[in-house]
Amino acid sequence: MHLVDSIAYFTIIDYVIFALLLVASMAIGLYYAFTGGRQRTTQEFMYADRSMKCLPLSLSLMATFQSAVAIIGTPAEVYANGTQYWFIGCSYILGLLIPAHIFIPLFYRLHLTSVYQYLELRFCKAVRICGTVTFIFQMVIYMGVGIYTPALALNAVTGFHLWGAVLATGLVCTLYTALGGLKAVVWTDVFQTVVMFTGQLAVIIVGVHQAGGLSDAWVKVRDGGRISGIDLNPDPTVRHTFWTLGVGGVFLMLSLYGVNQAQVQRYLSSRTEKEAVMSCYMVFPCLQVALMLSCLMGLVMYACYGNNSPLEQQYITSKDQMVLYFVMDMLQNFPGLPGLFVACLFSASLSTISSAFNSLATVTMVSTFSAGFHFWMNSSFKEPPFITFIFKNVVFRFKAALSIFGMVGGPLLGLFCLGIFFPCANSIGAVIGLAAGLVMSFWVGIGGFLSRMPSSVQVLPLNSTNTVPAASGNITGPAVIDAASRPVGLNGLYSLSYMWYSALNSSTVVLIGLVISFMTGKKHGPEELLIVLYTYTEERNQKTQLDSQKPSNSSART
Ligand SMILES: CC(C)(CO)[C@@H](O)C(=O)NCCC(=O)O
Ligand code: NA
Repeated sequence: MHLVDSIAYFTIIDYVIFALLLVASMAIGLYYAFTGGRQRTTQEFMYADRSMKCLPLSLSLMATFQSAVAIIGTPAEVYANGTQYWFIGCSYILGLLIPAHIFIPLFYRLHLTSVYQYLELRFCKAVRICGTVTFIFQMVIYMGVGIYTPALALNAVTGFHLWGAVLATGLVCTLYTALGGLKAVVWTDVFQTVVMFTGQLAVIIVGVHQAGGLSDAWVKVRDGGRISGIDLNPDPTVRHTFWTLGVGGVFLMLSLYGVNQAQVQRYLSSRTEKEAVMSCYMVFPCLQVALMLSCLMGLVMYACYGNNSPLEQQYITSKDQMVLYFVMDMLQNFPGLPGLFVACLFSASLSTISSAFNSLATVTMVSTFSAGFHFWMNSSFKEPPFITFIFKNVVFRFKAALSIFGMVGGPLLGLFCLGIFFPCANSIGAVIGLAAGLVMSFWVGIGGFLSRMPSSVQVLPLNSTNTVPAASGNITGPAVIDAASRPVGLNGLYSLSYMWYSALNSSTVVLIGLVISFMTGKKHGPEELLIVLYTYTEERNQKTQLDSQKPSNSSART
């Protein structure tokens, strides 16, 4: 799968820049392996000695769920359908305020080691195990998507062996994560975020220049109808509207920034609760910059190609290659810049995979080495054609990543909400609620996937007329659902926008959880339980604060 021959391949400078990224990431890992407490305690390895400051944490929080999938997927989406997707930025407000003022204070004061410990304190061990298993499931699938995307990119640009790139990423990532612990993960995230932003910015600047300058570029995207107005269509089956993005997106954000172990671990590693809240606030501008850069790249791509997409000209064979083709096309006279962009893609994914590794290591309390090793082994299996199909299509991957957050993260969010906001909920309700949420999620998610399958395969030739969603709610990305067939009944449920998955599935858990709790009756004063928990942990916090002033000799790293 190579780009056409007219496209310049990597030069030596490009390889050097790309290698520098991997070397620098390794170096940061090694630095934290040999400084500070040398990663000898779980406190340091998992929680960076609870000494992190807000700026690196916020960049790291942003980087965790920003992988190459978003960097390639968002521009492809904006190129095809305009800037409607940008409205997801609205969901960041509540999606970060709620974690900052509800989840962080609770988790921070409970002095948890893993966020799933809350489930044990609030319900029982069984609920914790169910929650943990669900989380592992979510992160492993997500990592698969995240690791595959930049490998595919490198393969397209350089012909570098696909699974070789997957293994190289896995290996580098595993090493620095295992050696340097959370400190290394956070500081590589910071470095990788800088590389990510620089790479995107470079492409945008060169692209605007090629399109004839800012004002020309603006006129082209405006006349091409790529600047979308706010779409207030209340129909929940329309993929991207203000409601699906701005409201459905809040639930997506809550599942990621409120209750996901990778993020909670970062909040918990802050020096103070205030600093944790601040870092959550700081994620807002960081996420907005990331969103802006990827949307701008889509617009610049449109300004350069208009409706003569390289796909239509058959220079490339899938939407997947759109951004890469654009990058190679624009940057071929700038040696080093293609390398910078590939480094940008790998940065985005390394920062995601390392966070996932570290959080998985924490919840399972097995070493990162073994988590990495298992993943590495799994990823070297030959994948079935079905999976290849999903992975090879970027629009699918983009949707897949966000769908996983909603399908598996959503029920988890529901489980936590059930515990936090409903004192009357009991353990049986929690377990059955979670199960119901997962069933609902896979029913709707897979049902939706299958019912859209035929139309998703076909590639829609871009026509020269305005295809902005506002004018045509039936445009669903690359696939067009027949305008006449407004889905009814089960099909209506199946065509629910994937942006609502998190909201639907978390509500299912809460509702079913409450019903079962009422049915199974007698609760042992759970209202008091939280108060007891608070007082208990207040005392323990004071004790640990005293303890931490003494030199620690807690258990060795697992
Ligand atoms: C999850 C959000 C929406 C958070 O802003 C964004 O980072 C995104 O679109 N992520 C896609 C998945 C990924 O890049 O791995
Ligand atoms: Na990332």
